[in-house]
Amino acid sequence: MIKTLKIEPLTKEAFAPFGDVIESEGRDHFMINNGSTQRYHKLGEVQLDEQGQGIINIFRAETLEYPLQIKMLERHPFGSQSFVPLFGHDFLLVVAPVGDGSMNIDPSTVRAFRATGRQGVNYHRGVWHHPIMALRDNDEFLVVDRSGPGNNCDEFFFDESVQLTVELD
Ligand SMILES: NC(=O)N[C@@H](O)C(=O)O
Ligand code: NI
Repeated sequence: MIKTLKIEPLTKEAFAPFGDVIESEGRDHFMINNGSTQRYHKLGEVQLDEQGQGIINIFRAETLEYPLQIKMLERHPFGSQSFVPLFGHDFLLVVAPVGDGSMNIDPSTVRAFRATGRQGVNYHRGVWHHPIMALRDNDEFLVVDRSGPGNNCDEFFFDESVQLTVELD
């Protein structure tokens, strides 16, 4: 399969098969702190296995070279992983559904999204995704994911006959 992935705008609905969109725009909230603060409650859930611990990290990422060939995707079987941009820059996502749980990805299910700098994502457990795709050098992301025993990062490399490309406008 040779395909240039269409980069879709990130919306709650479109991203639902892969996880949550963390944003305030257009989302419900309620007032707290004596009316001084709007709480956008439970935009996503931290998913963990019984032995896992939720941890908070910062990823400082370099941009990748585009057009980019998507040679691999990874997944975290024991927990979710969220990325929230700290500097307000757009970033890209390439994902594929959990599938049947096997170490295999149907390349026709791979999708690309562009997040605005005011959107974050929370990949659900086992959702295939490309490592962070920053669009600005040394961009930083707040990352909430799982620490604990076991290998929590499976990598799947596409066959050489599969050429999935992401290119910027
Ligand atoms: N390996 C690691 O911590 N980073 C990846 O999980 C990623 O999604 O960027
Ligand atoms: Ni990851």
